[in-house]
Amino acid sequence: MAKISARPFRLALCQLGGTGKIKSHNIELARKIVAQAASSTPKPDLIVLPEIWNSPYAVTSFREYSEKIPEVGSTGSDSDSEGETIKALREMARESGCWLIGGSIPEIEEKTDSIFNCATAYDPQGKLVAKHRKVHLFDIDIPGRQTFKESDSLTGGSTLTTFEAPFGKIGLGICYDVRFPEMAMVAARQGCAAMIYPSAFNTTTGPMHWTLLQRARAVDNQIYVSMCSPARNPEAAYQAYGHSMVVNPLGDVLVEADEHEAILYADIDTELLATTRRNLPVTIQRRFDVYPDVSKGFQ
Ligand SMILES: O=C(O)CCC(=O)C(=O)O
Repeated sequence: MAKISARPFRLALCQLGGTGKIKSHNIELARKIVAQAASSTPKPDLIVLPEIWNSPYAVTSFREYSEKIPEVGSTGSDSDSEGETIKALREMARESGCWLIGGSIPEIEEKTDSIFNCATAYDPQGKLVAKHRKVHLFDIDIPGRQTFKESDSLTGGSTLTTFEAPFGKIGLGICYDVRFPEMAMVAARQGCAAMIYPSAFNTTTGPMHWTLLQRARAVDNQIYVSMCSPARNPEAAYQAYGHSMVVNPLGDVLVEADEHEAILYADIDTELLATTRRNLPVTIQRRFDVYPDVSKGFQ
């Protein structure tokens, strides 16, 4: 189990509203909310945008709105290797002077002609520091309530993602990824202080599980967990749940939005990571010598 080395930091979640079919308009809205988040006092260290905000959240839109995203480490000098949203996100990070998790956008990988739901993160100089392709695609069918099949147009990613910032190591997932506890467990054991998921739950599964899943991932792993949603748009075909949230390692909800546009701030007390682990030492009491390899022999 890697030791967590982190210092206190301030997180800002942008529950972006008002987006629609015009990509350039969506980008301008994101620019405004990120600038607003950055202008608060105290200034946040890390700003977060939600899942698929530059495009409607619809399997029929992902290809049309998709963009190329370069490899991690890119500073944007090869401008042909990236689309307008990525360029804008770099500028938002630079102008804000903050670290930025730029939510997710549809990514096209030209050599395989595949589309991914991809989250990116930037340092305050606009360098791409992480790229997470949603691993678990959101394919569900709750008759009469919620049907969605991301795999109709998306390909799942095949790697886990973390990045190092001066305030600590951060794990990155996207929305449905939160339902798979292994991902957060691996991030925690690699020393992440927080697991952050740009997300867009809906009005059926949101009330069922949104809060429970974040509290569960936080308590299981004794880390901070946060999901950042878009605001609900009554005119959209997909009704996002909203309720962006930050949960601490004890499982307490620190902040929660309603369904409207909002910026939420949370002060991440990294001392609480150590105190929680000292008082409830489950991280060092695990019995890996007893558990079977759950990937084998079970349905
Ligand atoms: O897991 C859920 O209930 C919702 C997931 C979702 O909306 C997504 O992955 O985009």
